[in-house]
Amino acid sequence: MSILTMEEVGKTFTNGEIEEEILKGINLSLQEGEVTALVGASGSGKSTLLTIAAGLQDVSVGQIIVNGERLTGMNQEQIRKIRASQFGFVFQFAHLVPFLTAEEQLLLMLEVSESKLTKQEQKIEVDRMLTLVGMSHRKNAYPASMSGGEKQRVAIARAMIHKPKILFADEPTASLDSKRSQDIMELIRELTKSEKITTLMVTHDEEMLKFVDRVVKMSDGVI
Ligand SMILES: Nc1ncnc2c1ncn2[C@@H]1O[C@H](COP(=O)(O)OP(=O)(O)OP(=O)(O)O)[C@@H](O)[C@H]1O
Repeated sequence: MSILTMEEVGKTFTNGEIEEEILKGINLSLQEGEVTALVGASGSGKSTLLTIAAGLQDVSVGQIIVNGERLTGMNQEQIRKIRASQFGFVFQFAHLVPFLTAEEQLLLMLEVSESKLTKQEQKIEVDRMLTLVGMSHRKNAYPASMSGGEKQRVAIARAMIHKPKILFADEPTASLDSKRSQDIMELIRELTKSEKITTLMVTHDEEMLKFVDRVVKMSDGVI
């Protein structure tokens, strides 16, 4: 089943007098429970495609359909709600809040996504998620005392705590060494399957492609 569909999507940026077509005629359908990797040369449009699919930027032309709803055409508030309830985000760096423990990072995310769970249920869900990413023993730790890999595990748990339909990951392993990168990719793959989500990730690292179901290659703004 397709969770996200891009139909004839194009994106044009205007730099002074010059119009540049960064994405052209993009047709892409993401299937439930699959990890899709976007690869391609620097400047080929990978991050632009990811941010447009996630409703962080508008399309210039074309349509995006998320879970049967047309994202293109919604107002900013409607898009914000979809992002908060249905999307999770992981970036190259974990971007944890420095003064919150691992547990508090996840509780804050539940608050932001307007979770309907009681406080007690929230704590149980946070424990479950921290256990899944192998960080339950570090739930009271602050980011300053975590390794890069540990921070990224917490960032992944935070991106998934509200049970998003889609995880968007922009170079999630780029700040990590080879062993930690493999661990993080295994984790993303396992969670995609066990939590029944759909993952779209950008990567430059060919080593990571063995963990994905599908590779989509971009070149000069086309797939
Ligand atoms: N807001 C913007 N305004 C103007 N040009 C932009 C903007 N965002 C991206 N671009 C241009 O679009 C092109 C594609 O950028 P994008 O970041 O999507 O590529 P990428 O494939 O993710 O590259 P990298 O692998 O280096 O991160 C680049 O030429 C970039 O300069």
